[in-house]
Amino acid sequence: MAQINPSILSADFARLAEEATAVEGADWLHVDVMDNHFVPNLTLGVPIVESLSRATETPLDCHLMIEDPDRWAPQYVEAGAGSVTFHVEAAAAPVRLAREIRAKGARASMALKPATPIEPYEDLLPELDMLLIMTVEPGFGGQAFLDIMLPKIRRTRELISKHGLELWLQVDGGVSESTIERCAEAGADVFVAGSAVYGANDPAEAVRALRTKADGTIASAAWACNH
Ligand SMILES: O=C(CO)[C@H](O)[C@H](O)COP(=O)(O)O
Ligand SMILES: [Fe+2]
Repeated sequence: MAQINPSILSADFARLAEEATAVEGADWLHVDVMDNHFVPNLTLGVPIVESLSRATETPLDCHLMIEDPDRWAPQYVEAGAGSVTFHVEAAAAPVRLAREIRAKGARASMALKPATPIEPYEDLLPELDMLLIMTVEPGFGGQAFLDIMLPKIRRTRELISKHGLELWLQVDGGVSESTIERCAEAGADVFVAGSAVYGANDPAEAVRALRTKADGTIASAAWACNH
């Protein structure tokens, strides 16, 4: 079954609590944390995550696009995030960090930028609850989906199956009604969508439409049938 995670990067930051409840049917609320160092953009930090976790029943999926996640990621768990994603390109000790996130009670997730291959990290997969494959260069919402990431999604799904893992495979960037089926067919089961949800007239309806397309594709996808 697909999970649809709207990204509040495309929401109105002055009305975050309202925007969070506008997508009540969503599985998780995706929160993009950017520090203007790891990526050339600046968004929000621990205090806003703390407030948001009190303002919505939907669990928070925090995507940290920051330097030194080894220092900061545990604070996002304490702030109420149910899932914390760090970038492997920024982490000094990804295994220790994943274990610390899990020990503090959240799901541990690791992200790969488009130019980062999955193969060197095969042995780390059992340490993770989710792997995030970026389908745009991180930093901004509203960018075009990178089709060249589809083979990496496919190879990652093969590794997950090979090791018999329950790991979720998330895609983030340019996911819309016109690209979600390609991602699902390749092996993704968790879908982040910013502009496709918050840019729609009815965000909750946009979530339902994305879910219908992803579920339909997963139901007949070879990777899910063999699962
Ligand atoms: O991590 C991100 C950007 O770095 C965002 O989650 C992502 O871009 C969502 O926005 P959109 O669906 O509009 O591409
Ligand atoms: Fe994100």
